[in-house]
Amino acid sequence: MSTTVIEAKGLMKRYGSTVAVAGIDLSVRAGEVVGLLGPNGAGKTTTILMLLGLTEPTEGSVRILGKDPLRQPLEVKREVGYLPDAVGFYDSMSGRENLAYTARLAGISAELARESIAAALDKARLAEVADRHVGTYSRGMRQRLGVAELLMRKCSVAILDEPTSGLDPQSTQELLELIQALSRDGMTILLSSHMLNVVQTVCDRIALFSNGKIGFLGTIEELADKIGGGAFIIDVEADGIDLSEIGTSAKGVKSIVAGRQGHWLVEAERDVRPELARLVVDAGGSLKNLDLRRARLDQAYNRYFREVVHEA
Ligand SMILES: Nc1ncnc2c1ncn2[C@@H]1O[C@H](COP(=O)(O)OP(=O)(O)OP(=O)(O)O)[C@@H](O)[C@H]1O
Repeated sequence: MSTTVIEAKGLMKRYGSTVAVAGIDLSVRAGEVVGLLGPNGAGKTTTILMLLGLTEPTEGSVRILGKDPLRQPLEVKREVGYLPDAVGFYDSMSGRENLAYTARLAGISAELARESIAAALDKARLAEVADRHVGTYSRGMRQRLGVAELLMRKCSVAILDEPTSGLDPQSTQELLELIQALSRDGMTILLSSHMLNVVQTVCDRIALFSNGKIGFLGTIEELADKIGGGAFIIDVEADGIDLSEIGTSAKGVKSIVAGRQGHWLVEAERDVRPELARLVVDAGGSLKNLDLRRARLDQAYNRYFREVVHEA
């Protein structure tokens, strides 16, 4: 049975007359990577701050690793790592010295810290620059140092708030690979981001925030299905037939869009490749390619906010 690591019930936050978070239920299992998405001001950061115990909820409750972050802040802080969009480090100290300083504050013995710091810097691919002042680091290196800190502290949960914002494509990719490595090691991760391709690559489930609520929580396939699109996208290349005419008879096909000559994009609620292949061959065509792709988060996200939220 999987363990619930993060559990929020009826979370609400008001700032005067502004309702930042309007009643959120969220449950995250051990080892899951969950993406928090939604437009600016939808309530993602406020939710994160409440999960961490950095802001007190107006209503509702939070349990993280079974603990209440407001009542047991030190225990929660020890096991839960937080990476904001810009991590604060001492510029005049090296990466290694910054981690040693944090380790000392966390009560980790110098000897133990030395080894874990070296391993964490290595994993974050910062070993070569570890003894340079952080003031000389690029934004991407700083963010990776932030992740190295979570590794050094052996956090079992990481909450990352827009960790790739302001990073160039290469630094984004490097940070992404690091986050995937954390997940492979079993870390439970909450990741807020506006970069849909980043979320698509690393997240098992997504929570779509709008107006302080979670309007959707599930997999990208479930989102595609909910908004009436297909969870399965199939690229078809064939000669001698018109798939737009013959393909719709396959059960489960939602739409067929013709592309370049001899190319079609089929949206379906299940993997209909065998049926499509049979239809093409039976109609006397020759099949050149059948490629299954995952539903695209950017398309599903845009459709969700345009059609579902807009019409609500
Ligand atoms: N300290 C505060 N005082 C007053 N209002 C606040 C405060 N913090 C957040 N808000 C308001 O609460 C709402 C939710 O903000 P929040 O930062 O949680 O959104 P977000 O989804 O994280 O947005 P972004 O994608 O821009 O980071 C916004 O309307 C914001 O202006």
